[in-house]
Amino acid sequence: MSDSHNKSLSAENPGAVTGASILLDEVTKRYPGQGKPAVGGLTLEIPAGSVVMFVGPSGCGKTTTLKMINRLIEPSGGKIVINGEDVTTMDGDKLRRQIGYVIQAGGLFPHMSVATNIGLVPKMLGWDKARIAARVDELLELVSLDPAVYRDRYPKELSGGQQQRVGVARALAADPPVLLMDEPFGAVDPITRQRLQDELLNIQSELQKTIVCVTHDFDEAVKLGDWIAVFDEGAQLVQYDSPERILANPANEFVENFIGSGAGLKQLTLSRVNEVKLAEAVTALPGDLASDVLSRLQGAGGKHAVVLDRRRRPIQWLSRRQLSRLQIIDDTVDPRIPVIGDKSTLNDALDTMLVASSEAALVTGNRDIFKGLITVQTVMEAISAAHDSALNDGDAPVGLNSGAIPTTAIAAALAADAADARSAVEAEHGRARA
Ligand SMILES: Nc1ncnc2c1ncn2[C@@H]1O[C@H](COP(=O)(O)OP(=O)(O)OP(=O)(O)O)[C@@H](O)[C@H]1O
Repeated sequence: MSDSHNKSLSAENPGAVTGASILLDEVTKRYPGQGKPAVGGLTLEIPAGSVVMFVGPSGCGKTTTLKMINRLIEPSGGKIVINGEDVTTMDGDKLRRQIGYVIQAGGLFPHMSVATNIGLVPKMLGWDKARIAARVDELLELVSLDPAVYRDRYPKELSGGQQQRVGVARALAADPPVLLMDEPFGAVDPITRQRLQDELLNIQSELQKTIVCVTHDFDEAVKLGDWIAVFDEGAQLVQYDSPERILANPANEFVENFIGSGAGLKQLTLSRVNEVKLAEAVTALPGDLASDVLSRLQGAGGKHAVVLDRRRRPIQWLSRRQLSRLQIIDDTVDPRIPVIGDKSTLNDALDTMLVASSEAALVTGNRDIFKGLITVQTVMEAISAAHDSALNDGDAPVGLNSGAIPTTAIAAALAADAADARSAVEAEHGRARA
């Protein structure tokens, strides 16, 4: 092992919590006795600090590819380069201590307490007890578990979601620059799953690790991924691009089928209410004369008036007909009015409208203050706008299954400059958005 193998993968900036770039350089895996390779000549660039989701049909080689990154599975050919360092021949145990690994149900050791589970890698790295204990508590806080309550429990005394959180905490224990996740949220119910996904996004916005995650769930890939790699059998890369562009422009029928129905609707989970233009509404206050409000509403050509309380929070939404039957507007709070926060996704907004059988919803901002109306029409326009901008937008990392990649690209990657590597690959091979 050369000296360079002894450095931490994040050694460029010790203590900094940033991810490392990963380059799979024409990686192949042949299992003994198998005719076809499980992974055939895959070249994939995973940018530092990004979340890359692997999707594809069962048996297509997602897990094999993932496990070759930490060499739980040894590649039969090709190279794995992490932050410019070729780790293909590095001591496997040492490599794995620098790469967090999360599997379904957390993969916790049942006979060890939560604290011991989380402290495993720091202990192997020779940290002293006080430092490990402090780190365990810090990580439990990070994954929203109260250290005083959970640190001494055993895995069987935890819910599925809690076990999964501890699994994430354990993977992050030694602050690795790379986190590999294999179907991490596959074993929990949909609501816990959604919560864990949201937590992972929060953690990631704080830590900016490089996360590679295998999932069966395309919606999960859209929600979590900066980039999605869609694989077919033999880990053939069919498309590698942003969720927006895969939804807007699937490479072929295979990807289309994989996305499933309602690509437009899935796109709605990518946009938030505060990103679209809201319609103005006629507003009224308790104590106003209904006839005044009605004439203002008629003047503005509106159908409904929004009644706000003193803090400008919506409490009623009155139609012309309702107004015509009233004298004075009162301060009753109608719990059935469709209200949506401006940080919600357009998908949530559409849900709210559908549940209320309404063509619009009332949008509120901080402290529930009324901001305007979102309509079904706005949501529909947002789908087509997202579609158009996704088609015209930006660059994707390199991914291909072709033969040899240019030596200039490998040299550049080994020099830790993935950007150079990318231009070299692009220059000599053209873009690979299959
Ligand atoms: N240890 C092994 N020995 C022989 N063949 C294997 C081994 N592990 C996996 N395979 C084969 O390699 C191929 C890829 O398997 P892999 O587990 O990587 O797929 P996957 O895409 O992760 O599948 P799934 O989504 O079902 O988990 C499959 O055909 C599988 O049968």
